[in-house]
Amino acid sequence: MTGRTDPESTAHRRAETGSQATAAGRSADHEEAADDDATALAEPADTVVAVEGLGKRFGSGPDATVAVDDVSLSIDRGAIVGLLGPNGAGKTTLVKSILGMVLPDEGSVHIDGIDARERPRAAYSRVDALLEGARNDYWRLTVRENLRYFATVSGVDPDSVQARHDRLLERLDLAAHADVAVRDLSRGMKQKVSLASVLAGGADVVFLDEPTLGLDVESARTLQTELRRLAADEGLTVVLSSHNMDVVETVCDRVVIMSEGRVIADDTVEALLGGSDTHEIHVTSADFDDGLLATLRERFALAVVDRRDRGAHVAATVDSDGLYDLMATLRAHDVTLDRVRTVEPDLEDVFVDITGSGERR
Ligand SMILES: Nc1ncnc2c1ncn2[C@@H]1O[C@H](COP(=O)(O)OP(=O)(O)OP(=O)(O)O)[C@@H](O)[C@H]1O
Repeated sequence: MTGRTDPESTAHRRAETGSQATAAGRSADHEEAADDDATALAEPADTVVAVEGLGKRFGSGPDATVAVDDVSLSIDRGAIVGLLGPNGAGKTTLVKSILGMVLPDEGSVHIDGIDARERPRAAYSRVDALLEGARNDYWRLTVRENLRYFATVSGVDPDSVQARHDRLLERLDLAAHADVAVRDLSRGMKQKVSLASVLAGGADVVFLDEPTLGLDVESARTLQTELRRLAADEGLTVVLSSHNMDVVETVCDRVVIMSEGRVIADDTVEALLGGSDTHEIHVTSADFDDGLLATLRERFALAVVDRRDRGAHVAATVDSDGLYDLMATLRAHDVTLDRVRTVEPDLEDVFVDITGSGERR
């Protein structure tokens, strides 16, 4: 693993601007020596991020806020993990605690088997992050100069990663703008430059908060494809949080859902979707009349009631028992079904189900 040239100043500079954060720690000389040993001894492991019993409280006494409560996670190399939770669930605090930007009250973080508290320089040498959807690329520098700069501050000779930069510029549709100053680019382009900068130094693990914010549909898709490619081909490990459930559902292998500081679900996207007991059912019938619609409204959560010349179109969100009840009710009223359609639950339905939240994140 390659050490960063000046991790402390980089971490502070980025953290101060609330933008990209390069996680790094203290830079005592003795630690450097210890790090070299640790780096030499570190075995490539399948688990790249291991979090054990992490806890973080803000304030004290009865007014204290428990932001992260006994969280344990283990993330494999090459995985793309989505981190979801309602506002205030503790996602940012968890990520910042993992990155060493917030000091947890309890628990441990190991990156590549290296204790991040004991040997931050070694642990974070190949970790990078884009936090709070913000950016702090150097607007006077060109796109390519930014990539070279961020490669350098992450301890990588920019000439040695020239091919990676070319590929990133190509894949993120930035090649035509490689020699343009960042300040002259559109907002979406700047976001892509920020992401490219995070990936420019050859990080093995990246934490991305709202990476597709401000991107048009095509750019967001390009980014998702590139993240999947980097994970599959280069073993990049990604922890991604986003309000955009489609992005998470499309790009992530696994989703961790937090609520009130705790992990309340941690599973593959397929398992979460398969485990959902939410069904959205659409029924159209000429037999729906005011009396029957009133009965249905009383008994079921009707999302849509669309009266037609004859009858109505009705949509309800129900669990399995509710689905059975609904069909039994329609049968009891001799309703002839002109059209029935069920819509498979998506990640957003699962999220609302699990968190009991109307909020989308
Ligand atoms: N520096 C701080 N001082 C005091 N309380 C804090 C601080 N940072 C976070 N909190 C509190 O900790 C809890 C978790 O906040 P956190 O920002 O980690 O949640 P989040 O899931 O990232 O939320 P969001 O989706 O809104 O960004 C919240 O109740 C928040 O108010």
